[in-house]
Amino acid sequence: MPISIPLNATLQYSSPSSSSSSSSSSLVPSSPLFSPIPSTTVSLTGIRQRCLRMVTSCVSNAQKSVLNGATDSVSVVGREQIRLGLPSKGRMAADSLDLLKDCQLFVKQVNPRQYVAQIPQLPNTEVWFQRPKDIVRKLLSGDLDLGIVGLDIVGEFGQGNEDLIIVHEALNFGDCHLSLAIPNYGIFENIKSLKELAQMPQWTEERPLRVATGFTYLGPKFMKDNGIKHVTFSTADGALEAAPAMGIADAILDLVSSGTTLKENNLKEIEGGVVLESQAALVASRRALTERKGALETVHEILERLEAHLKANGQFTVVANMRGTDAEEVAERVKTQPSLSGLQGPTISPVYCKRDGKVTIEYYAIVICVPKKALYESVQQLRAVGGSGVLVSPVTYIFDEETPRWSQLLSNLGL
Ligand SMILES: Nc1ncnc2c1ncn2[C@@H]1O[C@H](COP(=O)(O)OP(=O)(O)OP(=O)(O)O)[C@@H](O)[C@H]1O
Ligand SMILES: O=P(O)(O)OC[C@H]1O[C@H](OP(=O)(O)OP(=O)(O)O)[C@H](O)[C@@H]1O
Ligand SMILES: [Mg+2]
Repeated sequence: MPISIPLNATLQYSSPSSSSSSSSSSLVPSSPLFSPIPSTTVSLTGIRQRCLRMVTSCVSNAQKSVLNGATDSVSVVGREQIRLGLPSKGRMAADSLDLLKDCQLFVKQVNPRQYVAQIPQLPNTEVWFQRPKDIVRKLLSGDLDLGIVGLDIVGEFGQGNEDLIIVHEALNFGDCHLSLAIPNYGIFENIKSLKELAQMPQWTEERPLRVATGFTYLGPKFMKDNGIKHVTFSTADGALEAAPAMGIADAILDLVSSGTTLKENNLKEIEGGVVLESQAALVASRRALTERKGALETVHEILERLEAHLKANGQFTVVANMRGTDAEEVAERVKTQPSLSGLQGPTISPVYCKRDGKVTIEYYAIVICVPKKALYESVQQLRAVGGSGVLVSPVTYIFDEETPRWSQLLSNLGL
């Protein structure tokens, strides 16, 4: 599902520097480690323009920026190969390669410092290893056609640009959420929700709520969307959870997965404070899909392989024998149980046994796919209708006739 974040919002914030003139007890000057976003009036437009400048700076001379959906110019001709961007390092890197491997797409990277690689199964595609944020920037600039990155990075660096299309939004790794967190002590001890935080009398134009975040687009946008006026942002590259205890910020807006880092730094999440849920996604450039030869076919193949693997990943095949007079009678019995319908319905086939030298049918084999979560429940239901000798095995791939995400993609592209 495409993420849609409007680009035209504008928002004014009190400057970080104005806060240092206040006499509020929790005020501490900014530290060089947590640099305030450098402008006296932070506006979304300003942040966006800075991001646009960053994006355009990495666009090659032959190409121009196409941010804001302008279609005037990025050339998609000039190269034959489709380019897939994968995270070059960090926690998404190995998982991306593992996922492709599970889809029988083997990325041949001779050594980890080599930033380009091939996938023999996709001869028209080359892999480029990049930092996740650069994958998004390069999709926008036309230097990559496809990429695997977290939805958080798509939101932050894609900023709702319509040229970015989310082809698969749930690749089942890199789960985390972007969330606002506040100290669980002092003036915040009894604050449990964003509403309560916003209503605290401490925040004024002169002394705004100070939030440390690496998400300098999504952070201000979230605050604006929630009507929080007196807020200012500072940014840093990591270990943001230290900011409140150091007196540099009142709150942080950062990724959370296990919650351990928050807990270890005496911080807590609050109701209404989740900006977005994230996991790894397959993202594409709209222009590449519509204009680059072979790109749509390649994304179709990658999508099919991903869907077949991911769908199978959550399922077991269950085989059981059931005594019965005929297949329909067995089917009737099986259908009385809610968890035994399988993907399309149970497959029921005769089991041929030899009795007194004659081949007879007394048993029927039932084959169904069941969600892993519902395995035990399904086995109990099978037993309840006379199933015995239950065999359970993993499913490697489930290829549907056509994946719903493919139809969605075509309709999104207007095809
Ligand atoms: N606990 C988590 N913290 C941060 N990111 C996570 C977490 N769990 C999953 N992710 C996903 O992994 C992506 C990459 O995170 P990672 O920490 O590897 O890189 P980074 O923070 O951008 O860079 P670095 O930490 O090297 O400066 C995130 O954008 C997010 O989508
Ligand atoms: O909820 P948890 O499981 O504790 O994970 C959350 C932490 O992980 C990330 O930091 P990372 O490890 O990437 O370090 P960084 O701050 O240097 O990026 C994120 O920025 C949080 O600090
Ligand atoms: Mg990190």
